[in-house]
Amino acid sequence: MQLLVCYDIYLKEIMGKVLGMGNALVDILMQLESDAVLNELSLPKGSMQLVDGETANKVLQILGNGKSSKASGGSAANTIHGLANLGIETGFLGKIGRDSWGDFFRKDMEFKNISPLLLESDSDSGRAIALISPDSERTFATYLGAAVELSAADIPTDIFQGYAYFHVEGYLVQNRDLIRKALVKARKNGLKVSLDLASFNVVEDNLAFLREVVSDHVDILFANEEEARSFTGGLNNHEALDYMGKMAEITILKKGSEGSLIKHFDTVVKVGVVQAKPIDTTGAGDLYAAGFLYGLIKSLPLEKCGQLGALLSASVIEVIGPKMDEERWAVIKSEIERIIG
Ligand SMILES: OC[C@H]1O[C@H](O)[C@H](O)[C@@H]1O
Repeated sequence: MQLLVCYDIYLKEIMGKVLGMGNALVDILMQLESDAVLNELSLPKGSMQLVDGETANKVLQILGNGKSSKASGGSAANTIHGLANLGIETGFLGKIGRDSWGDFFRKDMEFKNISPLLLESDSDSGRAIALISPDSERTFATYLGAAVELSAADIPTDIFQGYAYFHVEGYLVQNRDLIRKALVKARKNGLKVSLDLASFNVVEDNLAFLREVVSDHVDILFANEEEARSFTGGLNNHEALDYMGKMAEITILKKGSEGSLIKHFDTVVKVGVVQAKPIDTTGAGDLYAAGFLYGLIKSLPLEKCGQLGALLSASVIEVIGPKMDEERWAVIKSEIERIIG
């Protein structure tokens, strides 16, 4: 009973607007006919590899004029975009170049009424080349460009005012000072901090730092199975959840086709999946986070939060890229009403 009362207070406390911070990227999405090219390019399937501008161009050259499309991307930006589509007031902090890629990213954020705090640089805007395997798994070759220049000094002092949540992507680890300072400031301003671990290889390469950040500054932690395994030193399922649950108030372990596990203090909730016909997993985790945070903002029980995460995630993997059209969002919204009841 006491736990329920505490949880109720907790939920009321965290209602409101969401600010995101992440790499401002434009995705170039290419559908592969086979995985062979991933070996040729030395890109481990499912990972995110950072590349320089020259290599990014080489990758595009090697892929030739295959079927490609463009969408604004960036993990945290995708989550914020999802929340904005559901009517949540949002903001986003990132850095773009003064070029057509940057314009494309800015317009997409502004179109959704996201208050883009987009700083500009003379460098090229960042791009993520998403290579989509025939089984729908995506692999990234990411050129960060201007995005990598976002620094701790760029965080405006009053940026957190009026926001209740701060959502950050693990891909930002290239700038540890930025992450630490932003999370400390966000919490000082009373925001709840959520972090998505981003990619298993990012976790492996930055393990000590990410463990420190999660245990010191994160309230809500999102991880898929591979990321959780890297983060916990090889643990799976409930063991991994317990390990991560000691560090954050709410921990979400996404288990792909097996659904997700959510831990809040001593309570563990299991959530199933929503059936989908996947063609591209780009943005699946980002949209799960959007659905889950939406549920928290609406004071829904954790099970429903997870169901909303699963709903958005299932829908985005049926399209190429991390963005969905109005028609799809209309279906999602009516399904949300049904789930909320
Ligand atoms: O999580 C998916 C996103 O991460 C990468 O950063 C891409 O931009 C993509 O949109």
